[in-house]
Amino acid sequence: MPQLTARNLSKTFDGVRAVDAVSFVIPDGAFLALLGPSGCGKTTLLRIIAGLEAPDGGELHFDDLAVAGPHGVLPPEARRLGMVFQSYALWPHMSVRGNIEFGLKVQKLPAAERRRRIEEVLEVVGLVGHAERRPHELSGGQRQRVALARSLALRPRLILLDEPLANLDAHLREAMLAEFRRIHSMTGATFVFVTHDQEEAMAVATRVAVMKSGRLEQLGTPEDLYRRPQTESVARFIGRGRTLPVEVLAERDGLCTVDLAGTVLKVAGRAPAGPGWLCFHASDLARVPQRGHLAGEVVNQIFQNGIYTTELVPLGIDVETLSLALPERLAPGTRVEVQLSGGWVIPRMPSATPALAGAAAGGRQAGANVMEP
Ligand SMILES: Nc1ncnc2c1ncn2[C@@H]1O[C@H](COP(=O)(O)OP(=O)(O)OP(=O)(O)O)[C@@H](O)[C@H]1O
Repeated sequence: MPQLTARNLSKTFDGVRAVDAVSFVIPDGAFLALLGPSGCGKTTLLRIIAGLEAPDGGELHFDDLAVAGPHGVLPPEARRLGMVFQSYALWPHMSVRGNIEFGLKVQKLPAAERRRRIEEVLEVVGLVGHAERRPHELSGGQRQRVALARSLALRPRLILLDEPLANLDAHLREAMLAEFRRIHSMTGATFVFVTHDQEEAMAVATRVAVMKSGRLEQLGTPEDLYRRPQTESVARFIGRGRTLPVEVLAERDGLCTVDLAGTVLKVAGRAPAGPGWLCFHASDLARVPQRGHLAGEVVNQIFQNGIYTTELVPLGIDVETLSLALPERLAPGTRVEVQLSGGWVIPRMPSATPALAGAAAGGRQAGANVMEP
């Protein structure tokens, strides 16, 4: 199973930089999610990996093999990969067995080997006993499993999945995510999965590449993205994160001393003295009786899973609402003192002043699960 190495991959369509100088190294056997909003370049990057699109610049290697670069582009059929799309693309007139067998016949595998592989992949995707059914006799999730089985039967070293769960309802999506994880660990193949849903990416992938406007914003484990975002947009995109402007007073050994609207506190992070963003999630905030790191007024509460998800307007800071979990219902306007128990500090680029950040934030839906383009 290959390690994928990209160096400065770029692709432009009619002046639009769909993929812009993307570099990464993905360890073999990884489950990589390409994550980002519509139009950020995920599909184009996947198509470059597949060999369906030639980059204008840069290089792509599967282990030591150059599959795209200045010396040319290897066609998809020479890359030993499997692709699974949201549309399944199954032959409607063929049984599950026939659909899986089709590619094996094209490869001219003997009948006994074809039978062996079909039984093997039906077992892997949990469809033993469904081999003689036609696609219309299967649920959406089962059809997607057939599509995956058809790819796996060819023993590819790389499986590319383009929004494979987009056509399934929320319940089935969750079940299929667990299935994909199980199948990935059984096969050991490298999986690359395109999605715009960060919860899906975080739940299933071992590595997540967050893209924005053709560029790779951050590549890391789900934990890295959640706990150690490198940009403000990643901090806000992942896990309904929030950011507050702070002044970094000093940084030592990964611990920053910051001024948050007049309160000095120490927070993990790496940022030089100067403007910074304090990045955090609702789980980093707790109500205290008095003298918290910040105070806010309750604007709204939603009762969810036994707790009150509470929106607060912070006092003395010109930013959008914050969210925290409380055990009790409070009247709108109640003043709440809040302590910060976690978080992560990153540098703030000079163009994003606190006032501007607040103004921009005012136009967003608080906690929206989207990344601004
Ligand atoms: N064949 C093409 N011709 C012209 N422009 C294209 C082509 N393919 C993609 N683009 C443009 O490149 C940019 C990136 O598109 P891409 O499909 O890679 O994004 P995406 O992140 O996969 O979006 P989505 O989630 O909506 O599928 C977009 O601006 C898109 O309009």
